[in-house]
Amino acid sequence: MGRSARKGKFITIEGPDGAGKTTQAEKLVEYLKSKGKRVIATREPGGTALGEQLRKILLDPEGSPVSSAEALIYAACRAQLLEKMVIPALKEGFIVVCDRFVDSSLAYQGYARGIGINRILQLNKWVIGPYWPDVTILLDIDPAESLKRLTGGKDRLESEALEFHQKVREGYMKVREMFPERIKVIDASLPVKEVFERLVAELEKAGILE
Ligand SMILES: Nc1ncnc2c1ncn2[C@@H]1O[C@H](COP(=O)(O)OP(=O)(O)O)[C@@H](O)[C@H]1O
Ligand SMILES: Cc1cn([C@H]2C[C@H](O)[C@@H](COP(=O)(O)OP(=O)(O)O)O2)c(=O)[nH]c1=O
Repeated sequence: MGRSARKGKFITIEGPDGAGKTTQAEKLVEYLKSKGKRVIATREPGGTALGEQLRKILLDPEGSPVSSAEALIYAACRAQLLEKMVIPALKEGFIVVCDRFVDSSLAYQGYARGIGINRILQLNKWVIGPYWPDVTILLDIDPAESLKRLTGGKDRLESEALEFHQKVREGYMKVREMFPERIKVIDASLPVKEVFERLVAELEKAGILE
């Protein structure tokens, strides 16, 4: 089932930690439901029983998989999520909203961790096959600002230096240049309501809300 044969739509939301992905994903799900759409919300890493186990390993401050192992674990989460949840939902005609997906691997492992965007892309092409998102919303914000939003417990990734998060942002911009049709950038420093209005406008333009 390629993109044209899909009955549903696949929307992913990306951006650095604290950009507002979870906030916007929740608002989008509510909005779509209020329009009578059938929606499934999920997230990466996680979203399946195996994915949630792997998430614990990945975000454990004590654990430290080497970069290539980390990339493979994220890819394993993705394979499981696609097969168990995303593909069946798309076949049934659901809109799937996923908080993070392949572009996180391209920006974090590919660019910020230095494995190379193209190497991570190769791995993920094999995992994803024809099930690339129809549209991806990239919430762009200076990490100095987004990290300030995060309070409470710090996991291993969130306590990384600001420099790392600046690289993640650069990585996302490079990935955006590679997929200009699919990835829509929104200024995530704006208030929640304005970010959401722009998000809906982008989805309308992309024909997702018809
Ligand atoms: N546009 C915004 N402006 C200010 N604060 C925001 C905005 N969007 C989200 N927040 C707040 O920032 C924090 C992180 O938001 P969250 O949606 O969890 O981000 P992410 O999922 O990208 O890490 C939360 O406390 C949330 O209420
Ligand atoms: C999906 C994915 C996430 N990650 C990282 C990004 C985040 O720091 C972390 C997920 O943590 P999470 O708490 O979901 O993110 P956020 O802080 O944005 O709400 O995993 C990768 O490095 N590669 C990936 O492929």
